[in-house]
Amino acid sequence: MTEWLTVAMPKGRIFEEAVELLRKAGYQLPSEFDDSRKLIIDVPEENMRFILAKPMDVPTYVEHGVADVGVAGKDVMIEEERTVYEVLDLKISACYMAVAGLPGYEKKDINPKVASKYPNLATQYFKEQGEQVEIIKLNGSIELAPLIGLADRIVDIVSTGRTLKENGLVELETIVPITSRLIVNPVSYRMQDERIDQMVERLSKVIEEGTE
Ligand SMILES: Nc1ncnc2c1ncn2[C@@H]1O[C@H](COP(=O)(O)OP(=O)(O)OP(=O)(O)O)[C@@H](O)[C@H]1O
Ligand SMILES: O=P(O)(O)OC[C@H]1O[C@H](OP(=O)(O)OP(=O)(O)O)[C@H](O)[C@@H]1O
Repeated sequence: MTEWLTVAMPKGRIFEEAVELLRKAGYQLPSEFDDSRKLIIDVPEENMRFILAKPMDVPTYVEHGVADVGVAGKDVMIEEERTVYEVLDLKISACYMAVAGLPGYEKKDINPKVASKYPNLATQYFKEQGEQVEIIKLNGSIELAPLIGLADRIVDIVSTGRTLKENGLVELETIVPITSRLIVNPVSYRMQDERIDQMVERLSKVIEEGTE
């Protein structure tokens, strides 16, 4: 009998696109995926169980082995630094990480402050740039910080650029492009290598077709 494969899916923005990709790859996902508050969805026809987690938590479930595979944004992978394999760029939910601030911003030497939902990523970036900054961790509405004087700059995701524009902020530096990735627990990869390789192959084919 084929073993069950547990997949950690990020709720929110990425979910719909990830479900669409899996369906195109031939996985028969029931209508519960389109309209449900369930956090665990079993698909016995595929011998698969899906768990629906907060995007930032997906690598944690995969690292601990309670999910064999998962879908996570590159932003989350950089921020969380979990011990998991990143096996495929799914090329969905594309956006990028940037530094932004008020127009005309000039670097301050004394006590520069940067607000972000991604303190590790931001710390890593400014270290690479050789700039010492104080990182202030926020959980959302990051664009508010420079407007209200909490920080001079922010490190945040930009997609359409609308949030920056509507709040009178400008992009100062681009840090890294972001897409969602398929990630795998190292032990699961040893135990279910054929199954996971097949999943990667099926998804790769759909991604290639989409970029042709
Ligand atoms: N404009 C965007 N803003 C934020 N994340 C985006 C955007 N576009 C794509 N993404 C991707 O979606 C993921 C975040 O999804 P979502 O916004 O649903 O979750 P979240 O912000 O972590 O959740 P919550 O707002 O409930 O805390 C990111 O990790 C990133 O990879
Ligand atoms: O370039 P845009 O298309 O405007 O998208 C970028 C915005 O979207 C995200 O915020 P989200 O909507 O997740 O709200 P949050 O501030 O509560 O995280 C992100 O943090 C930016 O604020």
